[in-house]
Amino acid sequence: MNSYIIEEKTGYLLFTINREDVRNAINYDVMEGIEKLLDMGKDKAYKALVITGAGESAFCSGGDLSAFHQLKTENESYQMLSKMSSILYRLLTYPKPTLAILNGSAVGGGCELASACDFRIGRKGLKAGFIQGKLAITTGWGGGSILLEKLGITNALKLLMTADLYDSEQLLAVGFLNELYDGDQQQACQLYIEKMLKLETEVLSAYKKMVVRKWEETNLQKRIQEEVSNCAKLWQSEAHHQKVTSFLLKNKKM
Ligand SMILES: CC[C@@H](C(=O)O)C(=O)SCCNC(=O)CCNC(=O)[C@H](O)C(C)(C)COP(=O)(O)OP(=O)(O)OC[C@H]1O[C@@H](n2cnc3c(N)ncnc32)[C@H](O)[C@@H]1OP(=O)(O)O
Repeated sequence: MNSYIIEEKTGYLLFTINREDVRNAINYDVMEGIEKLLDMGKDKAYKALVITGAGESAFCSGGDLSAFHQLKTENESYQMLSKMSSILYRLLTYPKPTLAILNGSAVGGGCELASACDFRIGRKGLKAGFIQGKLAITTGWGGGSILLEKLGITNALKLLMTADLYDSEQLLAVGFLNELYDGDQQQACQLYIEKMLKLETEVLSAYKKMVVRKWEETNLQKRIQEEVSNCAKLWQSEAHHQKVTSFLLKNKKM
């Protein structure tokens, strides 16, 4: 089975992480899929990109802990973190609107992926959180720096420093989610982007350029690189490996 599905919809591309059995965890295949989405999205036929997860349980459970647990050293983890951070920076600065539909829980890197999208809508009742701190690491795909840009500093730091899971109403209140939906996901998506799809691509891109310009001036890319380096240092610690081992043992993956 493919790790992801890219569907051509009228006016936009829909990317689905298709790894329901591992709660749509991101592995190298999914990373390649997002790069493919970003390449395909250049076509004039598409005015927006939408990202979601397969099934009803999870949007994305972050990095694939089984696969990435093989990465032990600072240098090994840096390669992976840096690769994904470049993909997320490309998504963040994409010249067309991007929407994450959180069809279920979003954890760790799943929240980083969602943060890199312009808009996030979530199914009522879901839980999400930047739980990286509980694994003795920080965000490492750039999501921490991105969250600080998207939310007020206090709300962003609260999500990062508590490393807790929050419910959909709380996530709406702090601005992580922009809207909640109940029922049909496709309909919720359509409703959220239909007015944008009526505008000229050039208009949408011009607005995006305004915010990207601000991020360039405030050296966001450099700040993300520092986030990646700091996370890679923490990654090699015994504390991190022990936390991941206990998750994998609990789920009988070791
Ligand atoms: C590496 C990048 C880093 C970053 O820079 O941000 C991160 O992403 S760190 C965060 C990594 N992610 C996690 O720690 C999340 C771990 N998962 C969970 O907490 C929970 O699974 C869930 C997402 C809250 C969903 O809970 P639930 O619905 O109860 O499902 P299960 O826990 O029973 O899981 C089902 C199944 O899926 C496997 N699984 C879940 N998440 C991952 C993952 N991230 N990587 C690999 N596998 C994962 C889990 O082991 C179960 O497998 P089986 O027991 O074989 O069914």
